[in-house]
This record gives sequence, structure tokens and C-alpha cells, in this order.
Amino acid sequence: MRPSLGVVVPHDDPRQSLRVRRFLLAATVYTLAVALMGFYVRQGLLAVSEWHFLSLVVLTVNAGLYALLRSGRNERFADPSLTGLQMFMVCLLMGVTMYLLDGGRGGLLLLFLVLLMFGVLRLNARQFTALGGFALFCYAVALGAVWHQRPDAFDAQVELLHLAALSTLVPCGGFFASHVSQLRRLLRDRQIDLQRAREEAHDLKVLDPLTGISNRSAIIAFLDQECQRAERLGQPLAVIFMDLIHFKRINREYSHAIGDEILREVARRLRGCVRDIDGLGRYGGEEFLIVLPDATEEEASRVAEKLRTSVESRRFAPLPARQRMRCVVGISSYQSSDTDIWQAIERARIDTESA
Ligand SMILES: Nc1nc2c(ncn2[C@@H]2O[C@H](COP(=O)(O)OP(=O)(O)OP(=O)(O)O)[C@@H](O)[C@H]2O)c(=O)[nH]1
Repeated sequence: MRPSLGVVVPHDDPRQSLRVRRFLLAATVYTLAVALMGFYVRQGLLAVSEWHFLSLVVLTVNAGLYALLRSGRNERFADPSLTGLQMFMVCLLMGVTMYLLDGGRGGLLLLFLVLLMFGVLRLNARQFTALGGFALFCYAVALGAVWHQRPDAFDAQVELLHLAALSTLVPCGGFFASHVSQLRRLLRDRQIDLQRAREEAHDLKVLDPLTGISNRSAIIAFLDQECQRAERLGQPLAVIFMDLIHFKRINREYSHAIGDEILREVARRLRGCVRDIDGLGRYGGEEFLIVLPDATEEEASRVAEKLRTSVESRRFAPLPARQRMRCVVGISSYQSSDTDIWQAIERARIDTESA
């Protein structure tokens, strides 16, 4: 059986998955570095026992980082991607390796730059500069130690050139890190804007702009979905139709703007009378449709009475105290013999005419 990558990389959390993938990429560079050190051994620039020691340290560090990532303990760190920690370990390891080598440090330095590039992608300019400073420090300490303890393994001219080159590259890396972190911020802001725009587009599609409750197509879609559920689970489903009476007169006598205000207040009051699982929508101009899942006709008549009272018994602020709103409510329940949802709506509407 072929081993699946899913065992190595988690798939249940996309962020953890990305972190582990990034870690595996860095681990590959580490493996290449260890292989390259084998070449140094062949060239007589590194002792076999030192190579074994370095390989063991690399393996232990990477196993520890992988265990942190896979156990989820990395989430407890301020930077759960562990980039800073990984780069810190790289600097230390590089310092030790440079110290142990008897020459040819320039080759490993190139590989080290590849690992620094991970920092460019993940760190901001300040963090990268701190890291670069630490790398320079480790490198300089290693060179100083070689110069002091094994002067025969130290070519001052070449080593100083390498140190100067690394010192020049660190600020350049800091510049790129700053640029990349700005791009990351920009991308994150764009993502937030996009998400907001998506939510607004969704609201525009399903909400009535005046009252903020479901619009006609959304409440019908809700009814359709609830009919199917009721059918499947053998549960009752009730529909209430509400029509405000003489609304045309309200508009005419008090203005269209006040009519709008009344519609908004009616929607607010109706919302306060129904459960979270119920559907409430504006069916037409001054008509509302309420869908009550898992409710019998008897329960629906109690709710309908509550809805009617909420509209008729309290005055509406923009209207004079003597002017009360009136409404009619009709009830129906979904029957399995109904060929479509419109039959239930129609029965509730006809019921308003007999009210
Ligand atoms: N202010 C306002 N009025 C609206 C809106 N939508 C529809 N209307 C008005 O609602 C009124 C509905 O008229 P009708 O269907 O005759 O209803 P009614 O006057 O209540 O008559 P009955 O229902 O028969 O009592 C019309 O005057 C529409 O202009 C709206 O969004 N805002």
C-alpha cells in the first residue's frame, strides 16, 4: 500500500496544513545541507563523527518542530507558524557547522541564504533584521572561534569577504521582508473587503431592503425547504399570511415616508413574536408571510393572534394616538396532498378574506 501524504500533512485545518507543508520544505533544505556536508566529509573538510553529530542535531531539531506542529502545541506560541523559532535554530546550527568546517564555508553559506528566504516570506522587516543580526552574530562568533582555536583552518581574506557579503545581504533581505509583509497585509485587507462584499451581496439577494426581513423569494425558498423537511420527518408545518388593512390611506394621509416607517416597525414587532427557527418575510407591499416549522394549525392560530395583537394593540409613533393600524391574518397548514407550496400560501391568503 502506498503511504498517503495525508498521514504526514493534516487536512482538517488548512492553516496547520500550510504550516506543516512549509516546515517540510525547510526540512528538505536541511536534508540537502546534511547531504552536502557528506560531500565536505569526502573532501576532508569535516570529520565523520562531526557530520554524524550535526545530522543527529538536525534530525532532533526537525523531529521536535514536527511534533510541535502535529500535536497542535504550536498554537500556544505567539507565532504558530514557528518561523522565528525555526530561523533561530538555523542560525545556531549554521554557527556550529561553520565552526566545525575546516574550509569551504562559502558553499554552505549559499544554502543558508535559501533558509533565510523563508524568513523573507514570513517575517516583517523588524523581525527579519533581528534574525539577520543574530545570523551575522553566530557566523562572526564561529569565525572568531575558528581563528582563535584552529588558525590553519581560517583563510582570513576569504572569510572576511564572506562576512562582508552576508552583512550586505541582511539589510537587502530586510527590505524584501518589509515589501512582502506589506503585500501580505494588503492581501489580508482585500480578503476582508471581499468577504464583506460577499456578505452584502448575499444580504441584497435575500433581505428586503426596507424592513431587513427576508424578501419574497427568500421566504418562499424557506417555505419550500421546510415543506420538504416536514414531508421527510412527518412533522406539521404552518403558514400565516398577514395583510395590513387600509395601508393605501396611511400613505395618502401621512406620507409614503411614514408608510415606510410603519412597515419597518411592523416587521420589528413581528420578528419579536416568532421563534428563531421560524421564517418571516415580506411577501408584497404590505403583506407578510410567516412560516412556522413543526407547528400545528392550533399553535399557528395562537401565534397569529399574538402577531395581530402586536400590530393592533400598540400605537405607532409616527401616527396620531387615535390612528391605530389594523391587519388581517390567515392560517393554513402544509398538507402532504399539496402539489406545491403555493397551495398552502393561497389557503392562508384566502383565510384572511374570511377574517
Ligand atoms: N410606504 C410604502 N407603501 C407601500 C410600499 N409597498 C406598497 N405600498 C403601498 O401599499 C398599498 C397597498 O394597497 P392595497 O393593496 O390596496 O392595500 P390596502 O390599502 O391596505 O387595502 P386593503 O388591503 O384592501 O385593506 C399601496 O398604496 C402601495 O403603494 C412600500 O414599500 N412603502
